[in-house]
Order: sequence, then C-alpha cells, then structure tokens
Amino acid sequence: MTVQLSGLPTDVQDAVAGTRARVAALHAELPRWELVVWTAGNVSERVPGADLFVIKPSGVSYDELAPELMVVCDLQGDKIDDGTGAHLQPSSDTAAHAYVYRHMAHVGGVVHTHSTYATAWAARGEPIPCVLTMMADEFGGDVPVGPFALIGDDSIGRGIVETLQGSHSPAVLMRNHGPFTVGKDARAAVKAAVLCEEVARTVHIARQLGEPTRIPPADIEKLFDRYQNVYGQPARQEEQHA
Ligand SMILES: O=C(CO)[C@@H](O)[C@@H](O)COP(=O)(O)O
Repeated sequence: MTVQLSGLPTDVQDAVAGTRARVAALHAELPRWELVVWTAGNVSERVPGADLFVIKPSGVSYDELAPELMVVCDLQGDKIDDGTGAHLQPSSDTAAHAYVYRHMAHVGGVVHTHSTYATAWAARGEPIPCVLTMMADEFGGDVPVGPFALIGDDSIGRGIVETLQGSHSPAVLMRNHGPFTVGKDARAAVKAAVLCEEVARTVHIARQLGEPTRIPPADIEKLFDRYQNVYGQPARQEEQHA
C-alpha cells in the first residue's frame, strides 16, 4: 500500500518539508556552476528520521523547480502519495539514488550531473589522477571510474556503491555516462560535484602541456585529514560532526 505523506507523524511531515526546500534550492547550484545543460542533472537528500528521500521530478526545468514539486520516495525508490499528483514522476536516476541510500548509511545526499570535463574523463574510462592539493583535500586520492551501466534499475547504483567502497572519494565517474557524487547531505554532494568538475578541467588542461606529477600517498592522507577535520570555522566543524 502506498504511504500517504499526510498520514505520517507531524514531525516527519515537517522534516519532509525542510528537505524539499533544501533540495529545491540546491538544484539552482547545478546551472549556476555550469554543471548541467537543459535538465541533465539531479539532486536528492535523505529525510532525517524517516526511510524516505526527496528528489527532483524528471525532466522539469530548473527554473520551475519549487519545494512543492520535489518528489518524495521510499528507499526502494517508489514515489509515495506526497501530494505532487500522479503526473510528476521522480528523476530517471531515482533507482540509483535509492540504491546508494540503502547501501551507504552515512550518505545523506546524492547528486548526478553530466558536467563537461568530468564526463569527458568518464567517456575515456580514466580515473582523474590525484595531482592537486584540492583533490587530496576533497577526494582523498584519485576520482575513480565506475562501470558502464544502463539506467533504470539497480545497475548504476550498484556500480556507484561498489566503486566508492574502500575509497575516500565522494565522487565516481560512471563510465560513458558521467559523475555521481555523495555527501553527508545534499549540500555536501553538490560541493563534491562542483569540485569534481573543477579538478577534471584543471587536470585536463595540465595534461595538454605535459604529464602532471602525482602527490605522494602520505601527503594525500595529511591533506585529506586536515581539510576534512580542520578546514573552516570551528562552529562549522562541530556542525560537520553533528
Ligand atoms: O542521464 C540521464 C538520462 O540518460 C539523466 O541523468 C538526466 O537526463 C536527468 O534526468 P532527470 O531529469 O533527473 O530524470
């Protein structure tokens, strides 16, 4: 039987409303940072305290996205009776997002784009080598490549999870497709998507002039640890561990 949002406890309904607002607002970051063309990207976030997540409706222009249009799904990726009406179907990548939420408990947000430089690396099936301190900071090493997988079932999600397990990286380049990123929340996943495109572009440019030099693994670990645990304002650091 389909879950009815209006029948859930008030605190869950309030949590859904807050998640819808955040996810709707974060979609504006995708065109802002030139990570998408047309509607080719999506953001989702887990609803705190519920086995639900919120994701963009498929094919809807970013200009039209509003909190009340965000689709609410269970962790199997099935839309609940969320008040958006039957005409609004969730993103075509919903199954992939749902698989990540079911298999990566620490992940609270997922983003998918087709950003140009990261997607070019995905087309070549080549990991982005860790040759920049920004890569060590955010990705803790190379940005890995996941397998080619067709959209529509658990294949992409399984490829994301299997590739990211054992990696510090919050980004994976799905072969012949494009980047997927994860984070503790949707904002962290959007940040990872922005920085993934930035380093993909920089390393691509560096490669035009010669072979960039890799950062030694011990230094990568030091940089990653500092950035993940020291960078930013103390208050934000506490938030990060909240
Ligand atoms: O890559 C694809 C389709 O192949 C999707 O990620 C992209 O078009 C975005 O689709 P949605 O608008 O989220 O359904």
